[in-house]
Amino acid sequence: MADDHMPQRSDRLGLTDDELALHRTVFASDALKDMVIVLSGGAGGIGRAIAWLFARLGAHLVVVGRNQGKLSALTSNMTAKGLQASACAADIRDADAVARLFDTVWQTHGRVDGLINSAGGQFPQPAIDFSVKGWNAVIDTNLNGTWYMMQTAARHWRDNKQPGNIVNIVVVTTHGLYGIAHSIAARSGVIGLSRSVAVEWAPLNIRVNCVAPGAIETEGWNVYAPEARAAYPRSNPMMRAGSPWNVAEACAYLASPSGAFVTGETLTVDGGGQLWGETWTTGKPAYFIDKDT
Ligand SMILES: CCC/C=C/C(=O)SCCNC(=O)CCNC(=O)[C@H](O)C(C)(C)COP(=O)([O-])OP(=O)([O-])OC[C@H]1O[C@@H](n2cnc3c(N)ncnc32)[C@H](O)[C@@H]1OP(=O)([O-])[O-]
Ligand SMILES: NC(=O)C1=CN([C@@H]2O[C@H](COP(=O)(O)OP(=O)(O)OC[C@H]3O[C@@H](n4cnc5c(N)ncnc54)[C@H](OP(=O)(O)O)[C@@H]3O)[C@@H](O)[C@H]2O)C=CC1
Repeated sequence: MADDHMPQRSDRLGLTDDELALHRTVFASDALKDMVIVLSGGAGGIGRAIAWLFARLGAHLVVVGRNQGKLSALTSNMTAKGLQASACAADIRDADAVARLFDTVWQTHGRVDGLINSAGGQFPQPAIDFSVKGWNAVIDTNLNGTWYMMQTAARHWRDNKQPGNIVNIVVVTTHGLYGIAHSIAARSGVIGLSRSVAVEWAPLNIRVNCVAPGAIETEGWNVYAPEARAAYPRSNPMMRAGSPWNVAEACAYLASPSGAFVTGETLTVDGGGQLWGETWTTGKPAYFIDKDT
C-alpha cells in the first residue's frame, strides 16, 4: 500500500472531520477499547486527527482546549458518528484549572488510561527580538502547561494505583528548525522531563514518551507567513509535508499495548528532516542563501 500523501489544496490546511472519520488505519478497531484518554489541543490540526483515530479504535476521548465552541463542534461530529467523546475547556497554563479538569474526568469515568499533550505552539521571531512577555507565553504554554498536565495525571495514577501512559507532542529540537528558539527551549525541556520521569515513574507503571513531528500541514501553520510556509514541504528529503494522521498513528503506537516496552523515547515523524533539510519559520535570512544555486 502506498504511503498516504496530503492532498495539496490552497483553500484550507489539514484534514477535515469527514476525512478523519474515514481515513485508513493500520490499527485494529479495538486497539484502545474502553480506554479513557485525555487529549490537550484536541481541536487543533494534529489533536483532531488523534481524537478521531483514538475514538475509532474504541477509546473515550476527553478533548481539552481553551475554546469551548471548537471543542464542542468536534465532539458533536464525533458522537454523531457513534464515537465516544466529551469536551472540557481549560487553559493548561493554569495549574488549578488542570487539577479541576482531572478531578472532573476521574469523577465522571472512574479512570484515565492515557494523556496526550498536543496543546502548544509558538510565534516565529528572531530570538534576539523576543520580549519577556513573548518568551514567557511560549515557555508557559509548552513547558509549564505540559508539566502541569503530566504531574496531575501521574498523581491520580499513583493515588488510584492504576497504570498510565503519557505522550507529549514536541518539535524536532536537534536540527533544522529556526526562528522559534523559545519553543525549542521549551520542548527540549519537555523531552528532558519525559526521559527523567520515565525512570522515576516506571515503578508506578507509568510510561512517558514524546512524538516530534516535522512539517505537518495544519491550520496551526497560519501563524507563519505564506512565503515561509511555502518552503516547508521542501524541508525534508521526502520533499513533502506530513499528514496529521502520520502523527496520530505514531501516538497510537506509543499509547496502546504496541508501545508496552517503550518509555523515555522520542519518536520523530519528520520525513527525515532531522537528517537533511531546514525550516526557517521567519523566512531564510540572506546570509544563508547560496547565491550560486
Ligand atoms: C513546520 C514548522 C514548524 C511548525 C511548528 C508548529 O508548532 S505549527 C503550529 C502550532 N500552533 C501554534 O503555534 C498556534 C499559534 N501560536 C500561539 O497561539 C501563541 O504563539 C502562543 C503559543 C504563544 C500563545 O500565547 P498567548 O495565548 O499568550 O497569546 P498572545 O497572542 O496573547 O501572545 C502573548 C505574547 O506573545 C508575544 N507574541 C505573540 N505573537 C507574537 C508575534 N507574532 N510576534 C511577536 N511577539 C508575539 C507578545 O509578547 C504577546 O503579548 P502582547 O505583546 O500581544 O501583549
Ligand atoms: N503542525 C506542525 O507542523 C507541527 C506541530 N507541532 C506541535 O504539535 C502540536 C499540535 O500542533 P497543531 O495541531 O498543528 O497546532 P494547532 O495550532 O492547530 O493546535 C494547537 C492546539 O493547542 C491548543 N492550545 C494552545 N494553547 C493552549 C492552552 N494554553 N491551553 C489549552 N489548549 C491550548 C489550541 O486550542 P485553543 O486555541 O482553543 O486553546 C489548539 O487547538 C503543537 O504543540 C505544535 O507546536 C510540532 C511540530 C510541527
